[in-house]
Amino acid sequence: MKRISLTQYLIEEQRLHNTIPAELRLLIEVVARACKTISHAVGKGELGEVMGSAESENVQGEVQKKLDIISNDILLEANEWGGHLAAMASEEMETIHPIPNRYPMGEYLLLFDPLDGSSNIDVNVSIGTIFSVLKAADGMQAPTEADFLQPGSKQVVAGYAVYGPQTVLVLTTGNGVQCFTLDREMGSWVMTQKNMQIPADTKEFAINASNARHWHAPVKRYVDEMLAGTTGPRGKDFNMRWIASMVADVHRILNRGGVFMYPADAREPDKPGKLRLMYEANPMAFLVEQAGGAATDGQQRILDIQPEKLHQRVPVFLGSKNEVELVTSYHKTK
Ligand SMILES: O=P(O)(O)OC[C@H]1O[C@](O)(COP(=O)(O)O)[C@@H](O)[C@@H]1O
Ligand SMILES: [Mg+2]
Ligand SMILES: [Mg+2]
Repeated sequence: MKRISLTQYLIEEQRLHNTIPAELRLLIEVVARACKTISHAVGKGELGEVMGSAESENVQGEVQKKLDIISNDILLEANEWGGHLAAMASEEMETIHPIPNRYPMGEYLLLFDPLDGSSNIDVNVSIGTIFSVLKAADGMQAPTEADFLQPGSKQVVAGYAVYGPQTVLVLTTGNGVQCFTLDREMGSWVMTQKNMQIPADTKEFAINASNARHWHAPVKRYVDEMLAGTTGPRGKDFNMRWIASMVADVHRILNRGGVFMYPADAREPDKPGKLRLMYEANPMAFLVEQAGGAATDGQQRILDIQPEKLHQRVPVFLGSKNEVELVTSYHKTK
């Protein structure tokens, strides 16, 4: 199969769909180049002295790993020159990061989780980067946090990189989901999967089962029925996976189906789960829906949620459409 590069794909998409103007293509290529740099840093491991904790906390109250900060800096420096970006927001930064001295103001907003799956960094398990692009409001003056608070349905681009046995970049610009594999010799992103599709049914689920005693009734019912397998109402056996790297779990689901859950639970009643809406749930929901899957917070489409805060958390149920619809229906059954 003749393989094309990321750049060739983006230019072709613009020709066919007029959805990727040159400034957006440039932005995507800058982020993709930053992911290559992050992949290189991750790959050094102990040899690069990038492992372990940074002895600092982020706005989420989480202890930061050195690679969380290194990855965040790589994305900031790569995009600082501005191009057509008005501002950035990151899991690792409390406030937004306006691009200085920009006139005219850039027309895009970039959000990212610079390193997802941080608990796996020191044990050599796949981790990644998640990113999302929104359009800035026309005629926007100095960008504020409020400019970022758009529902996920407004995203123009979403993607993630997985730093695993291969380094892959998975991307949607609204016309399906494509996967690019990093050719380390040439340093280029080469398309290896086109129009990825999630099967509507599955036999595989992903949840952190150590929290089972804290789950609310709909999740408990849904998981118990799967654990009952052929002896229960589902009439089939299920398999379980939990990598504790959302990017790796979602990449598996995009490749072979499955349902991923990070629900709210009774541990902290006013904390709606662990994952963040703006730079984890929204980009993953855009990708999953573009691949024929579904993504809800248990009540509604994640992409329909009107954000109120930049770092707000949200329960996540995503993956094979029929399974997400079933577990969501259990949340509506009184
Ligand atoms: O450790 P837990 O509670 O199983 O949570 C794992 C989840 O937390 C995350 O690591 C959160 O992301 P960060 O690592 O970017 O904070 C997800 O990637 C993963 O799905
Ligand atoms: Mg994350
Ligand atoms: Mg992170």
